Amino acid sequence: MMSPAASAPAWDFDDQAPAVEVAPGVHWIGALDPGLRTFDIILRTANGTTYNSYLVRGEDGVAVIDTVKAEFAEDFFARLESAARYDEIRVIVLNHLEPDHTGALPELMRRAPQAQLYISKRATAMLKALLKPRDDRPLTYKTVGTGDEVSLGGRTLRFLHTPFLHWPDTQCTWLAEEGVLFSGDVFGCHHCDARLFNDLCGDFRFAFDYYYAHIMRPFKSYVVDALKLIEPLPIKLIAPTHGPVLRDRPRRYVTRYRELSTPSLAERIDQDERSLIIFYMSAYGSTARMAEAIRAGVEESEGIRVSLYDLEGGEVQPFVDLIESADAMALGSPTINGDAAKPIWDLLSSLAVIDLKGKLGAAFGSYGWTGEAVKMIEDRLRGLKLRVPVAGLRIKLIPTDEELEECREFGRALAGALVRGEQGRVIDFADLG
Ligand SMILES: Cc1cc2nc3c(=O)[nH]c(=O)nc-3n(C[C@H](O)[C@H](O)[C@H](O)COP(=O)(O)O)c2cc1C
Repeated sequence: MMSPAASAPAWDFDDQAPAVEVAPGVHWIGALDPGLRTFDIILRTANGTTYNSYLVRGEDGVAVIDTVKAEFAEDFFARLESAARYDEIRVIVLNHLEPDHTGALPELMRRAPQAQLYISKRATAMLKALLKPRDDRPLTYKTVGTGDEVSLGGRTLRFLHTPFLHWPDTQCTWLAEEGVLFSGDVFGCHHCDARLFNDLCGDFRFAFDYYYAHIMRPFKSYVVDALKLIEPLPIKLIAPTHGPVLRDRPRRYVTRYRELSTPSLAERIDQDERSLIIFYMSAYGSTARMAEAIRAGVEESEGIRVSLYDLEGGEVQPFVDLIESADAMALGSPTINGDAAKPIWDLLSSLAVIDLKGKLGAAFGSYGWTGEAVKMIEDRLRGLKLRVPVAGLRIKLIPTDEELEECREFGRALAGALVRGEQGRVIDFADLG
């Protein structure tokens, strides 16, 4: 078996090189994609990425855990063939069904028709959508959850139900005899280095944290649930689907996930206090006056910390962390050419990386004649699954004293909803299948 040389440059790798043994009887049979510069449209991949697939050999047969992106199927099959025959494959485990790990699946199923697929229960509908079974081409698979296992003879694969990391159907697979956790995208990162192992790959901490921030962060509460299953395991090696294989001190990556998904001390101290953020744009000062009056209304309630930010001319990115730790946000915009102001949309389109579950939202703004902005913002807030407990407030041109009192009342109503602990609609991911 090839053992990657510590001195080899990251890109100097024979695409047809054989499988790499990562633990006794466990081989990496994945593919390298060093030239990739953008992943899933949203992520920068300055170091490219890898699609890691693994082969586990037992006395009674072989398991393949995840496959690779379709374009890399040739490399994958070449490596697989260097470590096993197709007729030895009894088990194919899919830790989640994202195309970068299932691209080579249909061809693998064709070459190893006797192999049984193991997927999580939530993956059922997706598998059918992916493979489009027909009456003359039925699909057989086994759904598994935490505690279920499959033996390969002297080797046991145990499944851990870890949904939403980062797809609804995600599971992890534990090879007890070798202490290997096949973690799917959990603990993965986009970092391509042919030396494969974390102790040989140089510093990829940025890639690791960046991956977490964009892929796992929206699902922090699910990360915490998964860690409850993962932390007690006597892990010797973590085998993720992207980036380095984590054989050197694997537990520190588990600890890093714990750190990244745990509220800071400051956030915990503030837990008994609710916080509301008001963001606004204003060309002529009317929406700004509304924002200030709303703040005054909120401040009449005790136990709410309220802050006000003018979005003009600034970057919105720094506000994302702030919103993550807030309980509510109110967005104010004048109507400009039938729309809300661009920074409001920039802010709203930056929030996909955080969990907005349970937060309240509200919209307000001044307008001249049609005043579409407020309704558009409200719709977007609802689309992001925030609850909008108080109807949006529009004021025509410059607010009068009576109208400013309406704004204060709007602030009081919002504060009331917060104090009463009215939670936003909880996202029901169950209906995703
Ligand atoms: C360039 C421009 C386009 C506008 N387009 C609209 C519009 O499409 N519909 C509307 O109701 N008001 C429109 N207005 C009017 C503003 O919404 C109105 O002046 C509002 O009071 C401005 O609030 P502000 O003082 O917070 O900037 C427009 C104003 C400007 C300057």
